[in-house]
Amino acid sequence: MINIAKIYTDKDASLDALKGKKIAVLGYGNQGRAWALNMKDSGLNIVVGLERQGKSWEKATKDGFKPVKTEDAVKDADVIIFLIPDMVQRTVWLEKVRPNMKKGADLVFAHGFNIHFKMIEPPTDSDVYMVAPKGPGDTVREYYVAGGGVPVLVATYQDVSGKALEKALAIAKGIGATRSGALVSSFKEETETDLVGEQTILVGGIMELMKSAFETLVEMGYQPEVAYFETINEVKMIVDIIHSKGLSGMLRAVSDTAKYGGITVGKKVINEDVRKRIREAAERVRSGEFAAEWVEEYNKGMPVVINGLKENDNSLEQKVADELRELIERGKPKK
Ligand SMILES: NC(=O)C1=CN([C@@H]2O[C@H](COP(=O)(O)OP(=O)(O)OC[C@H]3O[C@@H](n4cnc5c(N)ncnc54)[C@H](O)[C@@H]3O)[C@@H](O)[C@H]2O)C=CC1
Ligand SMILES: CC(=O)[C@](C)(O)C(=O)O
Ligand SMILES: [Mg+2]
Ligand SMILES: [Mg+2]
Repeated sequence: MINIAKIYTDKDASLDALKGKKIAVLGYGNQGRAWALNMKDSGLNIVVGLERQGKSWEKATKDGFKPVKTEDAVKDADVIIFLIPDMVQRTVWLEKVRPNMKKGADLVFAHGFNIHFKMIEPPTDSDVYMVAPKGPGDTVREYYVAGGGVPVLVATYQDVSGKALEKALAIAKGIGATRSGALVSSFKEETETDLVGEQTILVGGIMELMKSAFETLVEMGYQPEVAYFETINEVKMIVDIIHSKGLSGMLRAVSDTAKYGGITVGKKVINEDVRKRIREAAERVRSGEFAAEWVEEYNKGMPVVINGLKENDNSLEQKVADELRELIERGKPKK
């Protein structure tokens, strides 16, 4: 038997702990926009804080907010939520938040990176907690609007008031997550598993596996469009079945031929070597080696990230994706 984790849903969570409090959402990007809109629609009191006027400022204004500068947003905020990129959080904390925040205001994160790797050292009189969506920001908004929610991990790092978990759950409810479920984790567990997940499967693994299969088929002379349908486009449909029915459900939904081929060949492609390398990646995350390397890359102006984006922009996969987009969109179920 596995241990069943404690999961909080709507009936266990209340907005009361945050009702009427001033909540500063710093950042209006992937997660910031979704959280600010969802929490506002849930009846919470939100102010959006941004570095300066620009794209995010315009977007927030268009969505009905009156954004203010970070230092003004945090001034009388009871709760300060960091939804700006992980690599800018330390500087914004040191220069804008710490000097201007109300004594004892709550510090909230959507990912534990800066706390876990000690890039932000919070004052001892603040509650520090986390609500980490296990999904992209656009999905957090999309599911909420449609009456659902993306699950989250909640965790407390400092619980001065004794109410940190209650407040984390209030935010989880505010963004719609407890319609699904909030699972109690820790800053360490969330940070490490999130990094390992995005490196080895969600972002890195799936991308490289798709590229390997696509490019191999093209090299062997098959049409790029046919290779794209098979190795990239259909992944969504298979993953959708896994998402609702699990791996067994997926196996039952494909042909016996696919079951046999998948069960036998899958293990040869994704073999013990791959497991060993996933373990290595996880150890590098755990030891802090990855975090140090990423800080260095960020400080150099992200040359590797920029180059990786450029390579993908110019790839055959992307050209075919652009070519087939209209066809693919045309076929999607109409809402
Ligand atoms: N992208 C996602 O869907 C997920 C993100 N997270 C976490 O959420 C947090 C935010 O990530 P994203 O939403 O991807 O961020 P993002 O990259 O979309 O954030 C952009 C926003 O930050 C603002 N910003 C950038 N530099 C700034 C600065 N120096 N001062 C003030 N504002 C600045 C931009 O104006 C923009 O509004 C991170 O901790 C991330 O790990 C957690 C789960 C999923
Ligand atoms: C979307 C998400 O959860 C990620 C992949 O962990 C992230 O964007 O950092
Ligand atoms: Mg994640
Ligand atoms: Mg992440």
